Amino acid sequence: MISVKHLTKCYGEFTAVDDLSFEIDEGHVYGFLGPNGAGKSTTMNIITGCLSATSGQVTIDGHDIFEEPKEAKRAIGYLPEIPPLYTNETPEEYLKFVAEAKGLKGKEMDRQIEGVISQTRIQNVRKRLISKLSKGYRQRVGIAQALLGNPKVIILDEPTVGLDPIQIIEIRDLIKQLGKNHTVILSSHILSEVQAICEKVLIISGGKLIAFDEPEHLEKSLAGSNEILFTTEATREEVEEVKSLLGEITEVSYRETQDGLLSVTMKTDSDDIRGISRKLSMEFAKREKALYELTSKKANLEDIFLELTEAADPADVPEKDSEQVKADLRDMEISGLEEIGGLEKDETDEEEYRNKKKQEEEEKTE
Ligand SMILES: Nc1ncnc2c1ncn2[C@@H]1O[C@H](COP(=O)(O)OP(=O)(O)OP(=O)(O)O)[C@@H](O)[C@H]1O
Repeated sequence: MISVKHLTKCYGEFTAVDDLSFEIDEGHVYGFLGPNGAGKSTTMNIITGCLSATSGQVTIDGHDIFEEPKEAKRAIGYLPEIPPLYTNETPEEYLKFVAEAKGLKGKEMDRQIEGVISQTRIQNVRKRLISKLSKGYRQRVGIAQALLGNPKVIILDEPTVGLDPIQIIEIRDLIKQLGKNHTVILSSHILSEVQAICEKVLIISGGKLIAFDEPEHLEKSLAGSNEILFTTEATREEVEEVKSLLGEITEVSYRETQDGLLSVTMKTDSDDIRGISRKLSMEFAKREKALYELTSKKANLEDIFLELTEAADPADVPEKDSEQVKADLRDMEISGLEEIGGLEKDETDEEEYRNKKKQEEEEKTE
């Protein structure tokens, strides 16, 4: 459904997306996970045709996004991180505007608008000004506009950011529902969110793809990082002796506690944490050495995420200054408008482009 090959995006000297390649099949919910600045939004903006690439290829449903943008974009519904909503309109008016921009007409347009209103459950606010809606309802309106035209792929950039816990649950449920009829790609830096909703996870860091698998498979691949932790009055030599009797321990680390005890972390490939813990406590009992605070920790997606992404040195990633953030916001709004309004965008020089847009905006307000 989506094929990304050797995609690279440079902002001046800085490479935000670095030779990224992956394939997205039809009919799953994919999580696009990465720490701040990993390149998620940049990748999504390129896939959705809102941003040019420095090199590489992206095809959507068989259409090259750079060569056949209209056909490729028809297959995608996009909710950017900042939804391009017109806050002085009602959801109904706004959806009609988007539907027309997407080329829908007459009865088919009315049918689709009613369909997305009911699917995103915004019936009760359809005639209220968007400026008066809660963030959760605005997000629903944003999803509703993405669904118009019945695209095969729905791309959602950080759809739950800024929502309260109840709104988060509601939006996650809605995304799961969408996954039944669409291929959904959801970008997030929240691990639990991806775990809760997605069937497959792409992890990106420093613009590179570092893992792509089902959450359970990723967890299994880190089985060697299951940990047994305890504090003991035994000496290191005694712990080493017990360790050699246990087998299946791949790594041991020690730390002296303030009260003269030894805090020990043992890593194991085995899933039988209980069996190992039992044997361990028996061996220390035989030696009349007390154990305190015996616990275990199974590797989870969070560990994988940390392990895989910690290699990327945050110092390599330039901080966005406030001007940059404002410029990004402007870009996102403009990209959203382009999606529905068809503005021309010369992206060969981002800085030049931004200055041009800023000047245009200033001229408009004068
Ligand atoms: N227009 C731009 N000009 C220069 N650098 C940019 C621009 N847009 C993004 N970047 C940089 O590219 C990198 C990737 O940014 P991007 O917004 O794609 O990351 P992200 O994974 O979506 O992060 P977040 O979760 O914080 O939104 C960051 O280091 C960012 O500062």
